[in-house]
Amino acid sequence: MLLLDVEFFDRFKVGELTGLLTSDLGSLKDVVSENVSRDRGLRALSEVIGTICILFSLSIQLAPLLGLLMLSVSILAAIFKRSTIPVFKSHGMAQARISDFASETFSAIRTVRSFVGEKKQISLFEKLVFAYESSGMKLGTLKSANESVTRIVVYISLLALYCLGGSKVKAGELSVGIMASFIGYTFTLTFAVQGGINTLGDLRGTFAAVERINSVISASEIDEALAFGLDKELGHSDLGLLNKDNYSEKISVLNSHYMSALRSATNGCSLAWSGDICLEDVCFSYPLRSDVEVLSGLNLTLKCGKVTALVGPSGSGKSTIVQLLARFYEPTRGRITVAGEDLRIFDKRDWARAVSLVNQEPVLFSVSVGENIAYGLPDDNISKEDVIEAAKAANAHEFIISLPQGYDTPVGERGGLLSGGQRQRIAIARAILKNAPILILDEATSALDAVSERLVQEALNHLMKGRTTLVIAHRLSTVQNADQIALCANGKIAELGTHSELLARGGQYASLVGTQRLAFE
Ligand SMILES: Nc1ncnc2c1ncn2[C@@H]1O[C@H](COP(=O)(O)OP(=O)(O)OP(=O)(O)O)[C@@H](O)[C@H]1O
Repeated sequence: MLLLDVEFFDRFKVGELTGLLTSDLGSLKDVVSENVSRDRGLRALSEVIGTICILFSLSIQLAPLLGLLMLSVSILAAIFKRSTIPVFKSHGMAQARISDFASETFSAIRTVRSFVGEKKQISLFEKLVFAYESSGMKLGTLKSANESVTRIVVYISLLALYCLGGSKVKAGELSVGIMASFIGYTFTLTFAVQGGINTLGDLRGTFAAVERINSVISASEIDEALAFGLDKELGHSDLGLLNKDNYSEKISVLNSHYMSALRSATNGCSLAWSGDICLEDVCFSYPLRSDVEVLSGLNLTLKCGKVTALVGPSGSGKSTIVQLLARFYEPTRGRITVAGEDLRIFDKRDWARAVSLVNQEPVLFSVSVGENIAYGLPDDNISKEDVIEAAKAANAHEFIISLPQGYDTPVGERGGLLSGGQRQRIAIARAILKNAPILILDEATSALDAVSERLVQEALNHLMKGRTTLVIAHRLSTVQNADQIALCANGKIAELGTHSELLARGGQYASLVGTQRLAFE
């Protein structure tokens, strides 16, 4: 799933996905442990076959009735199969929605508290629980109705069997001993059939779970350029883990032109240390809104080792440019190049090593401070000294050693045990360790107070040295020293120049500066 397009993760709510996977994988595990480890299904099947053989060999005269019994049971099983799949599906979805809602509420607990939203969340949760209860009742009713009907059919067939058998004994066509054995084995057959039907019911639920997982995953494409990079690193033997069939099929048809030209690992990264990054006539629409063109023929050159600031009104496409540079998406037309080479000839994992992203809200993992910094190079064995050096360069060492367990202090879920400025400096230390030639700062200091902002800005200045940097900022005061400022509007770069050049031009940038009433010299 990690290899699917980024669009897939935009389309589904994360909680819904994890809820779905948890509940469906849970039901898969239950069925496997019940039916495979304890052989329940296999035992029932062998008992049914064995008993039928014995019954046939005991009395071929009673075989037609036995046939009727088997036929009616299999018809019922087929009806059960058809009727339960949608109910199993909706029951699983109802369960996934509950866990999605709970995780969303807990992660947004501060927002809930501040809006006094507890009552609303409780009542929404109740609704979901009731929906789960009612789908559970429906499923239970269907299961028990099926079981009752099956039993009725089985018992009526047995009654008919005994009447026929009794009349044959009376007529001297069948011995009492054989009839008694026949009755004993029909009971064994009844229980075995019941066990088989229960297993079938469980399997229906499992198929519904598998179908749900597949329907979610098949809604998106494998990101073949990412899969290619992972394939190279893991080797073919490990690709079974990555849905190789699907991957091979997709890899052969999609983007074959670029896939065939994929270059070796180091090229993209090393070119980025010495060459400019150019967006050439780039057009882009998000897959979920393919009719809306966010970028339409955008041209921009990020000069090697220099700072480019990207400004512009909200919704003008600044973050979209970042997503394209990081290759979370590819341009729908036009191209992005590094030192003249199209980015698509480098596989995505290699290109990811060339770009460091520092956002307004950096995401930390719920491990220790040191491990979060070492995540800058997740595939390498990082020494503690390297981590400390990066933390010092990011103005983070002092506060880290004052934490209760120093570098081993857990940061909590999403870094919740640290302040915004501390999280930001750990993210910068992580980027320093990564040592990528391209740095993208997306509103990196906008959420901080003056003291934290100064500490973070110092760390950023250190990080920016010698790297091709793109800074996105709403507060124009933070970008006035950039080597060039690009104003993005209507999916294009409308103005480009230094701060003083753009002010002198008296265009959109100058009026934005005026709106912000900044005291520039
Ligand atoms: N994942 C997405 N799917 C569909 N449309 C999107 C997606 N992300 C952004 N958009 C749309 O693309 C347009 C550009 O968004 P973008 O986030 O790039 O603007 P921005 O200039 O960074 O805005 P801001 O300054 O407010 O962050 C907007 O109209 C937005 O609604």
